[in-house]
Amino acid sequence: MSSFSVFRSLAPRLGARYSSHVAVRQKTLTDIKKLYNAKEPLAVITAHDYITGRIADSSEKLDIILIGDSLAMVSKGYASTLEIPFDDYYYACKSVLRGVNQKFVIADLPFGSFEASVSQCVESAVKLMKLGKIGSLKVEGGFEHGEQIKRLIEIGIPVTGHIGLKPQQFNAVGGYRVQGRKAQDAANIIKEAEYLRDIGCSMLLLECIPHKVAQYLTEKLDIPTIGIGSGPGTSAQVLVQADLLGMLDSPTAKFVQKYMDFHSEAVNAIEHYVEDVKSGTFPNVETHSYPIKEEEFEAMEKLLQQDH
Ligand SMILES: Nc1nc(=O)c2c([nH]1)NC[C@@H]1CN(c3ccc(C(=O)N[C@@H](CCC(=O)O)C(=O)O)cc3)CN21
Ligand SMILES: CC(C)C(=O)C(=O)O
Ligand SMILES: [Mg+2]
Repeated sequence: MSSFSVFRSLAPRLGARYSSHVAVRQKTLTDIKKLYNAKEPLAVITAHDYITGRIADSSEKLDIILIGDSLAMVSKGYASTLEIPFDDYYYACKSVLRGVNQKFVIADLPFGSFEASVSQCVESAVKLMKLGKIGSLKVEGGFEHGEQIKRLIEIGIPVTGHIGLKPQQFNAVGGYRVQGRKAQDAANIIKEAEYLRDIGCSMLLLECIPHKVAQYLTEKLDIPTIGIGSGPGTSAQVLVQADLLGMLDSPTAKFVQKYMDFHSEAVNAIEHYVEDVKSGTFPNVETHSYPIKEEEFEAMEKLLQQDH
């Protein structure tokens, strides 16, 4: 088969939501609730572009993909999640979703797209939901965004709450600090969690709160909790894909477990490639090049001679 026909035969399958061989159905909130009710620990990772979307969607065991606004820092290089324009985040979501066929997807509402009013929030939420494939929107906040969250739920958008450390509000709390270490702060987090559950949030993300507070909350609530930096007592765990794969050469937070050093491996592989180019061992005539028949080459030379 020529390489062109290989591409032609793969293209329809790569783009298809339903493979011709196995019927692939994207996971729904009902599927997630079933796993939660069966007390199955759930695993979540972020995806920030088409490549990381394909990687996450290809893991058989992964339960949920989060399109996190952390993509502002990880994939676009901004110093905080506050800086990314809505449209840039929106295009990144489109890229991720082109690569996702199977997993349940939660997407963040980015900073500046929902705080001003309920109507601003609905407008941003509707834009994202119109992309298809998103099963829940995550709103970073609790009491302060209650009206917005209630309206999204009323119009049929499942909302994931996000309390504890709220990176979109890092300026107000003096940086990326663990939240709820003092009795009053911990009690406020519990009250905020109960409020979000009461107004109808489907799930609740707990970021950087003490392990015992997260476990207490998870046992008290009847909705799944997704923890990051909040210990083993939550219903689900989430990590930023770039953190767990070691894709960046910057230090990570204490809660990160690195499962590979992608950055170093990638740089090593590139050094290897450059060495091969410089030593002339890549490309190889037999395996990496395309031949022309000797008679065609000779005919070409004759044609060129006639032109003179
Ligand atoms: N790559 C990446 N991973 C993330 O998990 C992440 C982002 N980016 N960007 C958005 C937010 C910011 N996050 C962060 C960033 C740093 C810490 C951190 O360094 N925490 C301190 C805790 C200090 C304390 O004791 O209060 C640490 O030492 O781990 C925590 C969460 C989580 N999110
Ligand atoms: C860190 C997780 C919880 C998140 O919200 C993100 O990736 O944006
Ligand atoms: Mg986020």
